[in-house]
Amino acid sequence: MSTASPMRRWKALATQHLRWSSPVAKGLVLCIITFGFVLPLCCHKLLYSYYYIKSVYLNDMSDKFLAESYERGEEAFGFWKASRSTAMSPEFANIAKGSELLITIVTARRTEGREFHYLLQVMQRLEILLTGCGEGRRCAEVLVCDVESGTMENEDAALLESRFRVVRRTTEEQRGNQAQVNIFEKEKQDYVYCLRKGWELARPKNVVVLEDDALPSADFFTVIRDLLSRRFALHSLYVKLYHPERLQRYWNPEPYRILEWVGLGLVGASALLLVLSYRTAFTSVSATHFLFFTLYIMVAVELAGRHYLLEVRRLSPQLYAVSPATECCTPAMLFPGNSSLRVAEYLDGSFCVKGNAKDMVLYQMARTISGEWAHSLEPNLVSHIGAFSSVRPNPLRPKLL
Ligand SMILES: CC(=O)N[C@H]1[C@@H](OP(=O)(O)OP(=O)(O)OC[C@H]2O[C@@H](n3ccc(=O)[nH]c3=O)[C@H](O)[C@@H]2O)O[C@H](CO)[C@H](O)[C@@H]1O
Repeated sequence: MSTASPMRRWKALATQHLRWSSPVAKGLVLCIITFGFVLPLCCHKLLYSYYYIKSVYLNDMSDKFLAESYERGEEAFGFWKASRSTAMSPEFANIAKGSELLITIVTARRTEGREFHYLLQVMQRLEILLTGCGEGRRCAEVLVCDVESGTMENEDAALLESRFRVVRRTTEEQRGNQAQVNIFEKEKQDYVYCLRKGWELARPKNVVVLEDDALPSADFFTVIRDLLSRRFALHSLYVKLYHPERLQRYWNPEPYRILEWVGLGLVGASALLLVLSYRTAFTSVSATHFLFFTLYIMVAVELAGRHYLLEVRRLSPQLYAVSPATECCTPAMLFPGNSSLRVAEYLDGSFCVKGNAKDMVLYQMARTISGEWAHSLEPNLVSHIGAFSSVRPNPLRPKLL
């Protein structure tokens, strides 16, 4: 029988495990090098990584973002002003009925951030993309829905009238909409108005509604076409085309994300072990090794930033992932079939307030109404360029995070 004290036995065990050649020590060194040196070095400038050094980079990055947006806004303003004097053809002003896709852009006049001309930036991008579907046909019909009903004109929307169809409430409709409501209820009513107006004018097969600060990506129409060809789309109330990047982490738990996370860990660990056993003298693969490498990969991708991993999916429209809808935000929404009408009806039956704006109401709807399903697309199909909100108070100096 051993006479050594428990303390001594524990020390002996610890020394044995922490010998440089032992697997525990090797694992520890690998973790220190990866998480303490390699990842911080590679990721400290990545905005959506845990290693991002906010105190050093955030102010400069935010200012750069604002400066670039301002420049794009100026350019778009010049472009649309010139288009008026050169009498650009009003090609998109006539909306064909029964088309495959209608894009409705909801816009209100901004008091703050007006000089960024968000709407004009979005329309300039659309102008380029709309003609990229080949054979001289346009990719979609377009409707600009100007919900401004104050005494001030929405000048940016007015600038687009020579090229696109711009709708506004008639004086009669405005009179019927004069009841004093909070801004979130007004925003919802405006959205409902635009959904219905789009349907009335175009009777489209599908609808995309963009908020006026949602800048479409280059593959916008290709991905939409691919999405609409997938079977799930037929049964969807809506597909969200944008979710804020800061909420894309695995640690913003959504059940499907946890599955993706574990799956990635398992695949990554298998690949790593395969390479290790092929390239080195690493021969005895045990369950502990497998568990260690699975966790290692999971922690590494989370710390580096899931957002950057999602970007790889842009390689092909088929790689874009669809999952159950997430809660926040509605800058870009696809309403397949005639679901835009159902959504308008559902929204009409609800009342929005601060903390329960139209995005939350929509999310709750899809969860509670039986037979309705809602989805989200990843990665995002638009970038949110609106540093200034038209429904919430704005900070003096907007930041990216
Ligand atoms: C990026 C992001 O997180 N955006 C969300 C945030 O918007 P934001 O706070 O970023 O506001 P925003 O200025 O982008 O406005 C959202 C939309 O509402 C429109 N508008 C504005 C004022 C008005 O009286 N009527 C009107 O229809 C405006 O033209 C735009 O299309 O919160 C909203 C809900 O409150 C939506 O969920 C937005 O998707």
